[in-house]
Amino acid sequence: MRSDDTIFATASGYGRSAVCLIRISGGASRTVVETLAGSVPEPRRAAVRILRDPQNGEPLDQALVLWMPGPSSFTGEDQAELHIHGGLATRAAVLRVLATLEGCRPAEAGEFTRRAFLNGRMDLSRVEGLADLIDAETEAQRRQALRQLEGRLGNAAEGWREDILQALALLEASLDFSDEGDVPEDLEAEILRKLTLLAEDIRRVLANRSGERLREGLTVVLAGPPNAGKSTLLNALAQRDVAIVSPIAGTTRDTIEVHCDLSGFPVVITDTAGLRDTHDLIEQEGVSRARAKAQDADVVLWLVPPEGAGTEPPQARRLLSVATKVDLSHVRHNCDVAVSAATGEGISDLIRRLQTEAEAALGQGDAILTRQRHRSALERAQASILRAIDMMKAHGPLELIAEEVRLGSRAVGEITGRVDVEHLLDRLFASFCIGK
Ligand SMILES: Nc1nc2c(ncn2[C@@H]2O[C@H](COP(=O)(O)OP(=O)(O)OP(=O)(O)O)[C@@H](O)[C@H]2O)c(=O)[nH]1
Ligand SMILES: [K+]
Ligand SMILES: [Mg+2]
Repeated sequence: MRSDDTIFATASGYGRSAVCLIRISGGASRTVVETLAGSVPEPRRAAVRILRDPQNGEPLDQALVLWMPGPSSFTGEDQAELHIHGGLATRAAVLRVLATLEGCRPAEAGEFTRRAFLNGRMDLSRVEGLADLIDAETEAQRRQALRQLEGRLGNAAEGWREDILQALALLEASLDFSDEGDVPEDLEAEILRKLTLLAEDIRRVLANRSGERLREGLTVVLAGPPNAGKSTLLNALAQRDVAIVSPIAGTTRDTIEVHCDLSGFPVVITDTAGLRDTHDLIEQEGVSRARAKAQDADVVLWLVPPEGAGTEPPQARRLLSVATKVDLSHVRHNCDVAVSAATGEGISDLIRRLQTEAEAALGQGDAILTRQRHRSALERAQASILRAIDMMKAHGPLELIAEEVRLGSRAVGEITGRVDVEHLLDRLFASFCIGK
């Protein structure tokens, strides 16, 4: 892979469609447009052109052509877009001809965005925001990703770095004073004040874990004795026939996961094997998987049928008890919610409960940190700043304090990719689709 190649890819997904968008980026973009379309439109003005195969002059398609010279393009390079008809043969023909052109090759996954990053058009936090925006499946995820793309995290990280550098400048001034004798007390107090405010700000941001959880979704596990109605309830919540339902106890063995959108919140609901002692080896495995899933879940729905659970609920962080089959009996066993999947009674009440849980755990998309990567960088920055504060209070050596503060600034710089992050890049961009 060469970074000075001109790359191209469809950016509008696979399969036939009305229009297919082909993106082109790199030094040969202008020549490519000239070769295929005969002439280059005005910058950033869409123009209709016949695209031709330069080998034989045969028309390939009628297209809308855009010419976007660098450096103010998405990638920072010269870029062009061909909006062609989305038929499979048309697309194949244009892509085939593009590949024959000098210096042109198909793009790799994430290569357009990688170039945008390398050319300073986007910092790493915005790149991640863009990846999340493409993956967003619910309203809250979309909101969070867009905020990150717009620079919410990037600006915060730049602000922290700015504060750290100011403290560092004051520390260096103190070092000069200390050569001459004593460091003025008010200078020391000012450094300490700055670092303390910063540490408090970072502590507050780290305390909010909803951003990371919103990307994954709230995990909800359906647990209960066999025949409690777990699979039936899963189908009702998913509004699809995903799990096998039968009057035979022990029907479900494998865990079954369904991704749902509950009023804009992503929720992953898992159906599990009924909990009971059994001699069936496969069912035993199902039961132990059910317990493990319940332990990891944000919320366990503990389903209690009219005849009672007959066993203790599994270990769980949060447990909501749900009386099932209330169309058959009025016994509710003091449960939090009562439902009948058969008549639909109580289902909307249960959904409301889950929404409340999701909102509490995932927030509204306003968290600043959205990935473990951000958290671990910021935690390292925090640790350095706290060590620096402790040393200041103990009147420790200024050189060591300055070194800690420098480490803190490096750690914060990782969030936006200001410092060496080469090892992160391959993994991050590989998660993008081709054409992004
Ligand atoms: N009347 C009535 N029957 C229900 C209701 N929910 C489930 N059932 C019936 O109860 C039986 C067991 O339902 P399942 O959903 O398979 O129960 P399960 O908890 O998944 O069972 P296992 O997978 O075997 O652990 C089936 O015959 C369902 O039709 C309900 O709300 N009302
Ligand atoms: K069953
Ligand atoms: Mg089942």
